[in-house]
Amino acid sequence: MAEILTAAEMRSLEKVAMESGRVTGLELMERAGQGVCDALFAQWPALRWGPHRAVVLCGPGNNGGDGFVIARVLAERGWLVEVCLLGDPTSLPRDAQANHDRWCAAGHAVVPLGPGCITGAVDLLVDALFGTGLTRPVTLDLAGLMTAEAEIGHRVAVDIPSGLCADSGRILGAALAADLTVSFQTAKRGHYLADAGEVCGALRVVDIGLGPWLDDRAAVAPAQLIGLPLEALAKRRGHKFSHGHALVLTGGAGRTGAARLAARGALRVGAGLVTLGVPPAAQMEVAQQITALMLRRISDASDLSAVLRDSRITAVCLGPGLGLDEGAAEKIAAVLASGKPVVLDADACTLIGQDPALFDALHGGCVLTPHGGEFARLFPDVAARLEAKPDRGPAFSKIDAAMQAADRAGCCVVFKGPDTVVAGADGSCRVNPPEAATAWLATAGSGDVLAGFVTGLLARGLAPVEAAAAAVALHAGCARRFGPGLIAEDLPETLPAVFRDLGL
Ligand SMILES: NC(=O)C1=CN([C@@H]2O[C@H](COP(=O)(O)OP(=O)(O)OC[C@H]3O[C@@H](n4cnc5c(N)ncnc54)[C@H](OP(=O)(O)O)[C@@H]3O)[C@@H](O)[C@H]2O)[C@@H](O)CC1
Ligand SMILES: [K+]
Repeated sequence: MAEILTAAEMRSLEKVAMESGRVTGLELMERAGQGVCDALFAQWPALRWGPHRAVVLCGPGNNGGDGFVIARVLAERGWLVEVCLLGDPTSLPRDAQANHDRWCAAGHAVVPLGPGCITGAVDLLVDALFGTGLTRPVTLDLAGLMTAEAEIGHRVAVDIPSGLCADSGRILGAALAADLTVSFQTAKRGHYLADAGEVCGALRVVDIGLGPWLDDRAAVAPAQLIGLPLEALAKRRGHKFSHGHALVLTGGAGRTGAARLAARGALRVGAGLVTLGVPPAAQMEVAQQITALMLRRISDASDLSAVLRDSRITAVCLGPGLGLDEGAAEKIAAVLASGKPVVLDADACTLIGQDPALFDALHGGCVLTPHGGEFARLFPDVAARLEAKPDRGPAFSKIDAAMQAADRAGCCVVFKGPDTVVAGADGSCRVNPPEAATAWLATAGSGDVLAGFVTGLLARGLAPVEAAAAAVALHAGCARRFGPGLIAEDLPETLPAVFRDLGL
């Protein structure tokens, strides 16, 4: 798994490295600037050959300093490079100042950044205005920097597109969109959240030699990109009961499809047995639809409590199509009282949001899987903070929101969306990077299958955060594997191919 850092974590990493005396800020800046050039030549090999024209926009901090290094490297290759600087050159921080002075000492000019400073045919626009030091919304007229005649070939953002908050991925005021973003040492949280997909373009991360300090556990960030626990996913020998038994509760007649999807997902992800718990009125409907799944009549909460006394049932799923009546709330209370690992999805999230007693009954074996609307019902104040327009950076992020939610609920929270975040009550956090290929997951029933995947993995004995993170990754993997036209039913059916691709 790869760490994704906040701006503050990156700063402290840099500080520890510099304090070791083994590297200077100027050396890091040189590696950063050189790394951007290497990355852009790898991305656009045509730029490697022959002189081209570049405009480098430098800001008032060290991001601007990287810009001066890039300008120098390109000029040394014979490029025609124009540098536009925002602010007063004498106020630049020390290392940026040094690179500014070096640029000027080589006889190059620096023009003030302002309206119309980018004009004509520009092969490469380098955005080195703001990086991890963005402290407030951008009020600069970014679009106005270009004249109507300006034609930009390629746009590269240094570290992060200017105006995008490195912690939250939210645009503060305005942002300069890039075709390629080159970041340093590790990606930042903001590259994967909220508005990032609209402005980052392709993302490359270059090594600037901070690895030894990143490995120092004290410097490691709690947020990581989701990876797959292949060892845990492989099925070991044993009979069906050694792979767990999941119980998925359906809603009433006419509302059983969602739970059936979840149950199919739980079975495909490897639970040994999956039983659908069905109210009597829906029994016929469900019986006509299932084969490998088992069916158990469960009329009410006391029936459910009796079923849950069976120690072979190792995980429960409730929520998909469950309904919002009193009986549904009683079933949630019964499952929570059993202490069994449980996925609480859809209607269960809504009911728990309405009832403080249910919320208080959540425990470490629970996984809440809210989408944005359900999250707002469960954690209204946290959601309101996330919704509010940010007036300073770093802004409150979806990761912050999910971590606060998990801490308050005392259980794992899967905050769904294109940038799904899985947070644990232990303060750990994992993010699933949004991808164009997974946009097809925005389809009815897709969340039910995800709930089923989590349930199946819980039933198999994975810990809640592991189960949730693996399920999210497999869900995305199915969408990627199936491609356009995906509907929810395809997800469980594509899982075997995804497993095969993983070498299971
Ligand atoms: N960490 C590392 O390991 C390495 C870091 N490196 C590089 O350093 C970058 C971070 O540098 P940084 O900290 O100097 O911040 P940066 O983004 O240049 O901006 C700060 C300046 O912008 C200003 N400002 C802020 N918002 C504004 C707004 N809306 N509108 C106008 N002004 C605004 C802000 O003003 P202030 O808030 O101080 O008033 C301050 O003057 C990082 O992204 C990477 O590229 C690499 O060189 C090597 C290794
Ligand atoms: K930038």
